[in-house]
Amino acid sequence: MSVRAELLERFLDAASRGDEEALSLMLSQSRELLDQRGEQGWSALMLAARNGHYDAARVLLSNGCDTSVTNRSGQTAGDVALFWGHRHIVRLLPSRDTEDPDIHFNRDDGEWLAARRASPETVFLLFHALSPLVRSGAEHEEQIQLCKLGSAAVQELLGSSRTLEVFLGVEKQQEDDGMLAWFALSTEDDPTQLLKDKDPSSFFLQEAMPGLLRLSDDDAGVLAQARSVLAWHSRYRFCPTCGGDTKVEEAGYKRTCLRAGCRSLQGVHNTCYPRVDPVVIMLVLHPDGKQCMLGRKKIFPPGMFSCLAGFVEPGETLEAAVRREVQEESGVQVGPVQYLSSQAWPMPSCLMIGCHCVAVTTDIKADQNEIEEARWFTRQQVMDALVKDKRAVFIMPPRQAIAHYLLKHWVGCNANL
Ligand SMILES: NC(=O)c1ccc[n+]([C@@H]2O[C@H](COP(=O)([O-])OP(=O)(O)OC[C@H]3O[C@@H](n4cnc5c(N)ncnc54)[C@H](O)[C@@H]3O)[C@@H](O)[C@H]2O)c1
Ligand SMILES: [Mg+2]
Ligand SMILES: [Mg+2]
Ligand SMILES: [Mg+2]
Ligand SMILES: [Zn+2]
Repeated sequence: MSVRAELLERFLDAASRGDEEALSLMLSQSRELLDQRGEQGWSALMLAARNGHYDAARVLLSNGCDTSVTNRSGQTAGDVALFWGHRHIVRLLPSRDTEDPDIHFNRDDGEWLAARRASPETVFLLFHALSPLVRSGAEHEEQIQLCKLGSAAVQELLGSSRTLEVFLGVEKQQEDDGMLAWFALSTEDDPTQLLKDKDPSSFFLQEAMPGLLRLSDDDAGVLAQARSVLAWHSRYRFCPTCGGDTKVEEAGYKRTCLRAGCRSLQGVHNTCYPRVDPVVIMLVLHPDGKQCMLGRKKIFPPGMFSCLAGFVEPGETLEAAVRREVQEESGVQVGPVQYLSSQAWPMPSCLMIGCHCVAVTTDIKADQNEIEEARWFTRQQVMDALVKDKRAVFIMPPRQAIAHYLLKHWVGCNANL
């Protein structure tokens, strides 16, 4: 190994261990080490972020280290810290997921919305019966992408009484100070004619799952928002309080009852707004700390096991919901519960609240209605499934599901991978 390569390895090792004194000393001798990446494609800042070393990350940052450098998976140090749950480090670093969008808009401002609607830059996503218009991805056949249409392409749909419009937000443009607005349009018109006119290679993605897993993460995020709001509109056409007709307001985020005197018009009522259903999803850890419990629903693809999950019920805390659902579905009693992360799941509009929890009993008695089978799995078995090793005894939930993250986080916490 060359002297330079050896020096870099020592530098990266100091970052992994959180040895800020060694880092400072080495940087004072050769500053060019700062943003260099090792054989695995990781920089010192990423390694400090991965292992939660706050002081080491600060030393690197105070030396002016570049926070935008990415590893081979396209992750910055901020993304790495966020993934591994090191929030104190996330706060030190700019990360795509934690940046507050500094754009403010008003859904009540009709003039502003009309101007965005008319702008040639604005992006329109088209839906029919909750299915988004997509086309095959440019890179892989497996991949699909949302069709992003311009205002000219959707002109005749815009004013139609058969179209429902939901404003999705604005995206700040890098080059100028401009803002790119996004809308979802849901049409009742016959899609065959529409498709022929717009883009013959496009199609409406019929089944939500597993079709949605073929989208990029960015497309999936936009779709989660659009699909949840449209699903609410399709189910709540009439006022849930009195059954009267409603009108759509606030750029698609409110349905107001048209019947004078309706109780839903007094005070704030959740019947007027899109609903979000909180669902707890938990990885149950064995009291020995070396195993975790996973279950199988009948509808899962063969071989797949996942975390237990369940809707939060009225009057419950998240901890109580975790304990009740685990008890109902597996007969296991749970003690401590720790929240980790959340995810919007647009089937149709769940907010998945991801937790780790520790069991205080270990005998499993699966509730046969909901869960076909529940079992304890060792960390090695989870690792085998994660890397799709031939020894794997089960199949992981897909990468996009929070259950996958909860499992990956557990493996990482213990093994320091
Ligand atoms: N992203 C992920 O990793 C992931 C993993 C598992 C489940 N999920 C989602 O979480 C949801 C809930 O999980 P579950 O099915 O195990 O819940 P669950 O264990 O509470 O059982 C579902 C049943 O509860 C009843 N129920 C009670 N409150 C409800 C409500 N507000 N809405 C609908 N049904 C209600 C229904 O009869 C339903 O069939 C699933 O529908 C699924 O979409 C996501
Ligand atoms: Mg359940
Ligand atoms: Mg339930
Ligand atoms: Mg349940
Ligand atoms: Zn009403």
